[in-house]
Amino acid sequence: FVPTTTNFRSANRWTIKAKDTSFTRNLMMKLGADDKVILIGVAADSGCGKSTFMRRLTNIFGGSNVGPLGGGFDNGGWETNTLVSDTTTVICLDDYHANDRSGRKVTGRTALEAAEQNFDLMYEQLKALKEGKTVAKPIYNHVNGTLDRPEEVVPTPIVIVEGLHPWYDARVKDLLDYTIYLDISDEIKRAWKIQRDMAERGWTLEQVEAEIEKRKPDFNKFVGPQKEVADSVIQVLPTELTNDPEGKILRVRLIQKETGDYQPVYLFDQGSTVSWIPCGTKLTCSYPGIKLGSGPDRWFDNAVNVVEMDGQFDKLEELAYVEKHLGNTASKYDGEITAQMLKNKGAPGTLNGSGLFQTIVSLKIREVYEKLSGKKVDASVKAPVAA
Ligand SMILES: Nc1ncnc2c1ncn2[C@@H]1O[C@H](COP(=O)(O)OP(=O)(O)O)[C@@H](O)[C@H]1O
Ligand SMILES: O=C(COP(=O)(O)O)[C@H](O)[C@H](O)COP(=O)(O)O
Repeated sequence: FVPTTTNFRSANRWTIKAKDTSFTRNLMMKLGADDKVILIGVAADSGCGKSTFMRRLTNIFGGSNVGPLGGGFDNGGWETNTLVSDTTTVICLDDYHANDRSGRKVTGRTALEAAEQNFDLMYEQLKALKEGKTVAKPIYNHVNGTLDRPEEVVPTPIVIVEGLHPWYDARVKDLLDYTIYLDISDEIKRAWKIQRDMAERGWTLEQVEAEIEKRKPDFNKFVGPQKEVADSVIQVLPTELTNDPEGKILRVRLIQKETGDYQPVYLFDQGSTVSWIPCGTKLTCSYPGIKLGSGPDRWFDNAVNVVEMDGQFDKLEELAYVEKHLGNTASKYDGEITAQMLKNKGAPGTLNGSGLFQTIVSLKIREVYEKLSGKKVDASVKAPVAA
């Protein structure tokens, strides 16, 4: 089941027919009795690229065996926010909204308020999944704003929960083995949300702009503070290489705490501060080019290591030249990052640091799973056979 545009109802949702369900479900690696399930949290505001990142990650883990879970309790067409590969399941936490859109009109609260989330059910079901149990998870329909009939979710070795509040509730936070926050600058986030909500959720420009304004206080109160305690942050900022009013060229920073299971990615040599413009005979660059950096930094009260990229590639295959100078990437062979990026070259952000660091973080999640479970996960794109 290779995702195609015809399977997309929106960036967040897949529409499939019942026949795909068994195919998708049969792909999933069956958990052994002693198998450990690790739980990863991905947090960000609405429109920040969580679903886009999760599709890239699911493709990286599952090779071509990727698809929507589907499998609801009826056998008609089925819509789901849940994405699976043979090793991973991605759950959208909007499915734990306490009310549907009409219910929020009654309460007068936005979807970003903590009081609008069913944290008791979220904790109960994520705890069950981590214990290897199957759950009947509700589905939030982003197109018509309703809470749809539940779908059966069977745990895979890696379960990723993405949404507005993955570690807002202390009980859920304690279940998470690793956390990633997507910190997108206001102007870029606004452009992405407008683009998506108009194209895929049927909103008008005026409606999306009004919703963005209405939600700001609740974002600052309930969602944004999670970034201070995340294990890593992918930060997307406007470029510093040139004046770019359209926000098409991105400066992307991977901000990483060092934890027992996570050794930060670096450029050239660990702990040094490096700034590198790789454009030249090995890397083709059109204006304004590419600038990479790496080194120790601070993130709120934490010592961190940052690796960053400003600008974009012209030729993705030349990424292998940059990849050679990255350390601690958790790749299983020289060139795996480039190979995974080429496999997902149609995804948004592929030519800039957002696709690069999402790919690296996906490989690091694989490494965290291997460290915690003692199991191995093969690279889904095999190393080229030496000539
Ligand atoms: N790295 C990126 N570069 C450019 N556009 C992106 C990137 N990531 C996401 N987008 C776009 O931003 C919009 C919102 O992305 P989405 O993944 O739906 O966000 P979320 O799931 O956080 O609400 C979509 O139109 C998507 O194509
Ligand atoms: O903002 C989000 C998160 O979705 P995402 O992160 O995918 O944008 C809410 O789930 C919906 O917007 C609900 O409100 P409504 O359906 O009324 O917009």
